[in-house]
Amino acid sequence: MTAHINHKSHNGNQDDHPFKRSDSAVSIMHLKREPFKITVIGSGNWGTTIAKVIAENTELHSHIFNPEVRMWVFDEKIGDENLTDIINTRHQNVKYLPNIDLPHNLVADPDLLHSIKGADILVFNIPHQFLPNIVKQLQGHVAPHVRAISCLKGFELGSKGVQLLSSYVTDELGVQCGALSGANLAPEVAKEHWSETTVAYQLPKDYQGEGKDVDHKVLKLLFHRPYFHVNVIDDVAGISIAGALKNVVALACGFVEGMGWGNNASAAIQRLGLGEIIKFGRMFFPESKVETYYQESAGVADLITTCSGGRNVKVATYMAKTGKSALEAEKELLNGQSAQGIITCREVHEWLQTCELTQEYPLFEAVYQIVYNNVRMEDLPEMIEELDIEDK
Ligand SMILES: NC(=O)c1ccc[n+]([C@@H]2O[C@H](COP(=O)([O-])OP(=O)(O)OC[C@H]3O[C@@H](n4cnc5c(N)ncnc54)[C@H](O)[C@@H]3O)[C@@H](O)[C@H]2O)c1
Ligand SMILES: O=P(O)(O)OC[C@H](O)CO
Repeated sequence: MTAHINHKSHNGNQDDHPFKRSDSAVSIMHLKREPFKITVIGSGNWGTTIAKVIAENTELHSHIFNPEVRMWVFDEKIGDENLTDIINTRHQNVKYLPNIDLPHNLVADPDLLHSIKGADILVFNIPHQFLPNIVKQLQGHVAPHVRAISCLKGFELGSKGVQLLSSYVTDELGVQCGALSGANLAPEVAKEHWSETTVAYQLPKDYQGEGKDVDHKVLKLLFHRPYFHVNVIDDVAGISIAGALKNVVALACGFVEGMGWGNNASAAIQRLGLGEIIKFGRMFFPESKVETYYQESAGVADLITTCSGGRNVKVATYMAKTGKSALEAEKELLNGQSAQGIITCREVHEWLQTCELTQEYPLFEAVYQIVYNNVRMEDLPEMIEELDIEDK
């Protein structure tokens, strides 16, 4: 018998593709309330990219979402113009996401409180060091029915110890907050090159029911695009820990790259890094699931992509090649963007020091010592050497 090839699948029309999977399961959703209104808080490289993704979906699913998406902009002058005005007239974020056309239903707003008026879903997407100040301004202005998703990668270190950013948002604003994290270099997603991500969300105690409240189906519809495949799970802690800590590992990979040590060394760093990420999760956030680190885009896939081409690796490579500090490198290379590993490695060090556990995380500690205490990068292999031979 001769194998039959369905030539329809090669004509470029995806609808005819015999293996095309349908999204109809999620699109059949009957809303029993007003369409959800969305605000994205942040307009940097990833903030603008995610706002683009969302605005495409709100227009497509206008029976579920209010098509207009507000994006709060920490406004600044570009020449004589406000960045907000440029985004609203030219529909491009010329500073943080240049040369990418943004949907016209995405409206930039420089007034934080105005931008969240009437919003049902807040999507946080700013460098994590700015979150406390934003949250402080929002306190008392967010209705209890509002739900949130944090796209930030980092931790909050405060009186409660090391905290997930989603938990911090919940504690400070009284709203349920999930997370989005994945192998997602913003410039690639913005160009609509295919990638995957993970969204994690747990239904709150006051969940209003299907069609009335945010749940996994709503979140899939909000974030999933043909070029941006979304898996929705419950493990908020797992994806948040992986997203925060891979930035520290990426700094180490950047040192390796800058020193010219090659691919084997980079792979060794990533192996050790994954081990420390999982250990950190199990030790401090036992609710996180080990399989998340292996199976989800937010786990090992994000580690790989960040260590290959992310901003943290670029900053650390530049440090190795020029001898400049992390902050100098960030300033010179990133045009106002943030390499989150610089702050995260300090937060992790301070937390581990409080717990007297720095020795249990030699890679995280080595990165901290190189970034903040001028320890030599050449000493990295010695600092992370696994000495498991018994001294007899
Ligand atoms: N860029 C990516 O590829 C990417 C991908 C996935 C996740 N993330 C994560 O998303 C988060 C946001 O990253 P990003 O790339 O959108 O930001 P970014 O690194 O582009 O940072 C620039 C943004 O910070 C804003 N900013 C500067 N000073 C501020 C202040 N005082 N208060 C508030 N905002 C201020 C700027 O206006 C600008 O919008 C980070 O935690 C990052 O790790 C980034
Ligand atoms: O460019 P980085 O290093 O901030 O990494 C960006 C994303 O987190 C990759 O998923």
